Amino acid sequence: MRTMLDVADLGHTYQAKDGAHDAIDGLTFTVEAGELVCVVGPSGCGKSTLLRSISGLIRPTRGTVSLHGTPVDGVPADLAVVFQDYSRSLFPWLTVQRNVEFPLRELSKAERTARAGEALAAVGLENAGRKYPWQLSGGMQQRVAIARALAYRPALLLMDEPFASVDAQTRFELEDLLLRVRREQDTTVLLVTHDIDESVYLGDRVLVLSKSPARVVAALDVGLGEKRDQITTRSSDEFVELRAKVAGLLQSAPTAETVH
Ligand SMILES: Nc1ncnc2c1ncn2[C@@H]1O[C@H](COP(=O)(O)OP(=O)(O)OP(=O)(O)O)[C@@H](O)[C@H]1O
Repeated sequence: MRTMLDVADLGHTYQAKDGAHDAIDGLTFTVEAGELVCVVGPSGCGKSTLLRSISGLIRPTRGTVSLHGTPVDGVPADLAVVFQDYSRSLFPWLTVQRNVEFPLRELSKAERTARAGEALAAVGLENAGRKYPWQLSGGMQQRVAIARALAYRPALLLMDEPFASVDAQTRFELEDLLLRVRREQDTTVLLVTHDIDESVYLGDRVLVLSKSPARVVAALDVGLGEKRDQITTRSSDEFVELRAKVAGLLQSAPTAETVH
C-alpha cells in the first residue's frame, strides 16, 4: 500500500490572552491510499485543529504533515473538504451544476461539464444540475457538496462531521452513498465524527483520540468487510464488540499524558 497521509508527532499550541493552550500533541498516524479512516475523540479534544493542520489552514507548532510524500505547507492543491454545514459551503447564487464545476475552473468547459455530470450521477442527482441549492433538501445539498469534492478527484478527501446536520434516515443513506462511491472511485478518506456507531460502520480503521491535547489512544482495524448494510452489519457481533470497545476507550478518555 502507498501512504497517502503521514501525520508525524504533530502538535499545535494556540496563544490566547489567558496563556498558551496545547490543542494537540504528539499525534502520529498514517492513512494508506484507498483507505477510509474515521477519527473519534472527546468533545474539544482537538479534531478541528488536526483537520486545519492537514488542510494547511494553520501551520502546526510541532511535527509534520505529508500528503503523498510532499510536506503540507499551505493548502494542498489536491485536497477536498466536506464540512458539516452544507448550507454555508454551497454558493446559493450558483446552480448545482455550477457549484460542482466551481473547483474545476482550470479545466476545459467540456471536461468540467463531464466531470460534474459524472459526480452528480454518482450521488444520484443527475437531474438536479439546473436547480439551486436552496431548492433542495438538506440531505440533497450535502450530496451536492460530496459530488463537488468527488468531481475534483482529490488525493485525500477530508470530511468534518459530514452527516451531523441531517436526519437519521438521511444520515444512513449518505453513509451508504459514501461507502459506495469511495469503493467505485477508490478515494482515500479521513472522516471526523462524534458518532461511535458511524465510525465503526464506515471505517476501515478507527482512530480514537485522547482528551485535549489529542493523541492517538488506539487505532482499531474494522474487520467488517467491504459490503456493509445498515441492518445486518450494525447488528453483527463484530460491530457490537467494536463499538463497545471504542465507547470504552472514549469513556475512559485518557489525557495525553497517560497515553504512551
Ligand atoms: N483559535 C484558537 N485559539 C485558542 N484556543 C483554541 C483555538 N481553537 C481551538 N482552541 C482550543 O483548542 C482545543 C481544541 O479545539 P478544537 O476545536 O480543535 O477541538 P474539537 O475536537 O474539534 O472540538 P469539538 O469536538 O467541539 O468540535 C479546545 O480546548 C479549544 O478551546
